[in-house]
Amino acid sequence: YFTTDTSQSCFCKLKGRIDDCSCNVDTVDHFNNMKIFPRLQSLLSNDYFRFYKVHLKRDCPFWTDDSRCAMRYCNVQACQEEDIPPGLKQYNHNSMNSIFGNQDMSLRFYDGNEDCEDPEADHDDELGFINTTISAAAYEEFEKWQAHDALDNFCELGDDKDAQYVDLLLNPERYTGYKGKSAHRIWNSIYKENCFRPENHYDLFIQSSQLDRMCLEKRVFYRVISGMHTSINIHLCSKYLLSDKESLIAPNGKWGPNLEEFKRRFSPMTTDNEGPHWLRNLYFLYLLELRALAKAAPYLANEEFYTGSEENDSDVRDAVKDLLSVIKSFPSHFDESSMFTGGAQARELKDEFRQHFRNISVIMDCVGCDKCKLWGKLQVQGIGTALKILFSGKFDSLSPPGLQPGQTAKSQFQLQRGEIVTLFNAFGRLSNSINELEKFRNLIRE
Ligand SMILES: Cc1cc2nc3c(=O)[nH]c(=O)nc-3n(C[C@H](O)[C@H](O)[C@H](O)COP(=O)(O)OP(=O)(O)OC[C@H]3O[C@@H](n4cnc5c(N)ncnc54)[C@H](O)[C@@H]3O)c2cc1C
Repeated sequence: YFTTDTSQSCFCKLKGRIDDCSCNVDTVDHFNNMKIFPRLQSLLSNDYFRFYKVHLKRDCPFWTDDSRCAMRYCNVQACQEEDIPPGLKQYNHNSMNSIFGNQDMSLRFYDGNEDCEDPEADHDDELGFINTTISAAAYEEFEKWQAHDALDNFCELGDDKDAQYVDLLLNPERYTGYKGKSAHRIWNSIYKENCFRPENHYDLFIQSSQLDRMCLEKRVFYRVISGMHTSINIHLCSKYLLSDKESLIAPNGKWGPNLEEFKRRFSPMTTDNEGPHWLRNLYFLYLLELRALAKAAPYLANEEFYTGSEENDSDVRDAVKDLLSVIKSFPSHFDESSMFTGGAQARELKDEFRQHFRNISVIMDCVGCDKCKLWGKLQVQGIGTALKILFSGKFDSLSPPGLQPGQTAKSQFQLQRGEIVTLFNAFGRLSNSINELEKFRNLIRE
């Protein structure tokens, strides 16, 4: 079915200039695989980045939750209390308690932590915390602050008192078996109801040949979503369950690349010629996030990356500065300055863009597989942070000489911890995808 020639074609159209950008695929391949990927791999294994606070139990506001995926590969393993750095515990005493108390059966089963068995104690702790330390008047103030901050956000951050910490290294993004109606309902709803569409375009999924009928901003929106979709699907192909179904209940299956699955998803023959365009959108999203990191670099260079261990935090600060200087050296960054220009109409478009993206962040609560939801939320939040950096205007004056010597970025405004964690990890996903593509290229050549 796939001769060598046709299978090569996943890649043969993946050459030349990346749409709506000024650089080439192979420039990005080389830059990522040689310079960015190894640095990020090491950086993201640090405590600051590996513990992600996320609310996985929020109700889906659009339809009733359907297939809570029963496969163990869909479950998210919560982390053990002793693994969490002291600095995070101090900051989040209240939510730490809720992690160990509010787990559903599946999490408890894998966790084996005695603390999980005593939800009542946690419940009391939580009530006590709220009643004794924060007055109703203060809460009203917080709501005002939150509403103010939320104006700039491209994601619904929501109320995270029930959020839990998840150790990302314990929960790699990989094949979960999430597919069929439930997964399609999410993608359909994203593309059909929450992406911009060319006028009179009635097909469910947007063809790349139709994209030029939309303005740059709307194309960008589509490429961002499609790039994330590509990255998710590359991950499931590169960490596919290779052992047979019986081992689904064994503790460790055998995981690795599945070339046939990759070809099915990205070859022009099986995707009505769209596969290579979807791969290009991955590169587009990579460039967009790369630019966001470059733009926020003066701010990020002043970030504390606090976990409570001065030695580790200082190593992380050095590693971040090193990564940022490499990012800065990239010769042809994405140029966001041509977007949203032109007065009232542009402002309206930006509002619409933001609203669409926020809807997509809410749709993530409807994903019927916990591990997919975990990584889906992380990536959407990371992209939302990148969009905020690029388009909220708050970071425009950051590039030197915007920041005076001795003036810390913090004195201007703050990115929340979750935004920084997701920004870097989302970029890490894309970097990993581009690196995995290289491996598939080599497998095809073999
Ligand atoms: C948020 C989210 C996270 C997920 N995470 C995981 C995971 O971690 N592990 C896992 O195994 N599965 C995951 N899935 C499921 C996975 O993405 C697929 O939906 C599933 O494998 C079924 O694939 P499919 O071949 O039916 O096509 P799908 O990937 O479901 O795509 C549906 C349709 O969208 C179009 N399409 C496909 N790719 C693109 C693209 N890049 N750009 C534009 N259009 C496209 C095609 O027309 C395709 O038929 C996740 C799904 C969602 C919604």
